Amino acid sequence: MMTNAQNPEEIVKAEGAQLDFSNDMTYGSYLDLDAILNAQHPLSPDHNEMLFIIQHQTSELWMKLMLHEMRAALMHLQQDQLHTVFKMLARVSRIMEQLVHAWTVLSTMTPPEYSALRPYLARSSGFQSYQYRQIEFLLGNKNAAMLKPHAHRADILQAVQHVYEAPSLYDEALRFMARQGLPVPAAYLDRDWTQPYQANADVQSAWLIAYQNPEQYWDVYQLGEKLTDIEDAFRQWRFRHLTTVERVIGFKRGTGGTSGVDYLRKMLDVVLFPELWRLRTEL
Ligand code: HEM
Ligand SMILES: N[C@@H](CC(=O)c1ccccc1NC=O)C(=O)O
Repeated sequence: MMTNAQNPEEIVKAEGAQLDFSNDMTYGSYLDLDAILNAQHPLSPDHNEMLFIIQHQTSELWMKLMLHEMRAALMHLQQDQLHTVFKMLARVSRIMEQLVHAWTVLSTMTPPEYSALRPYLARSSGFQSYQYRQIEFLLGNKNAAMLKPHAHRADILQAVQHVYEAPSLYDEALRFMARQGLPVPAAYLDRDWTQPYQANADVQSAWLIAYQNPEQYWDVYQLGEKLTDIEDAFRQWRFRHLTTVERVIGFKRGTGGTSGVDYLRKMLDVVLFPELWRLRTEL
């Protein structure tokens, strides 16, 4: 015979679960689910558009958290609080890994399925993701042309421009290394931060000292590895994007106006932290 404790209704009652929320904050109100769950507005009659929208919205939410962590990491790095920086950068890598795995959901969409909804996307494209662009700029991949798609939105332009003009995480890492006594060239400690990062042999030598003497330069060494984790995960994201795009649209031009797959393949060649990769040959 079934005892009361095994009856689902009785279990909930016996647990003392709160059931009347007429005067309390709820799960839904705290998380603002009304806003989030009513923000999907498919434009086509196509079944698969919901997948496309939610895939992008969830990516943008993870990017929001990534930016939150990266901005805080940058601030703590400026203040030499490396333990906090390490925790935050580890979280950034995990989020990127999450986004790498997320491609498997979207790749269930076949070319004819995507072709049915693609005309409804008009000229919109991930190229215009202002959170993605801020992540790229925070990682040091600066490019003035990427500001232009936001010219019609002063608030967004200002946010993207702010990150464009500020030192990147890597720039701050080099400044931290100099404060730790490593010989980083002066030109890398104060420069026009809007300029894309140029690899430098002396910067590589400074990293090499830390990697050859990890006990003495533990924080620099650890920081180098955390940054490498991020670039490693980011490369995988770019690669999965490229492969998904190729299997879904082949070599069609992008809705954003680029060549599509050829453009994304060029982006695979971007190296964010060049010295961290090159120094490995010396070890
Ligand atoms: C079927 C799915 C997808 C297709 C066919 C696709 C296609 C493309 C293409 C062709 C571009 C180049 C820009 C253009 O001319 O449009 C692009 C850029 C971009 N896409 Fe996607 N994409 C897809 C899914 C996604 C998803 C899920 C995300 C996640 C947020 C995303 C984020 C981006 C970003 C951030 C860029 C700019 C990359 C850069 O400038 O380096 N895409 N995409
Ligand atoms: N660039 C894509 C369109 C696209 O993917 C897209 C369009 C609107 C909102 C998000 C998108 N995703 C990423 O680029 C294409 O050429 O099909």
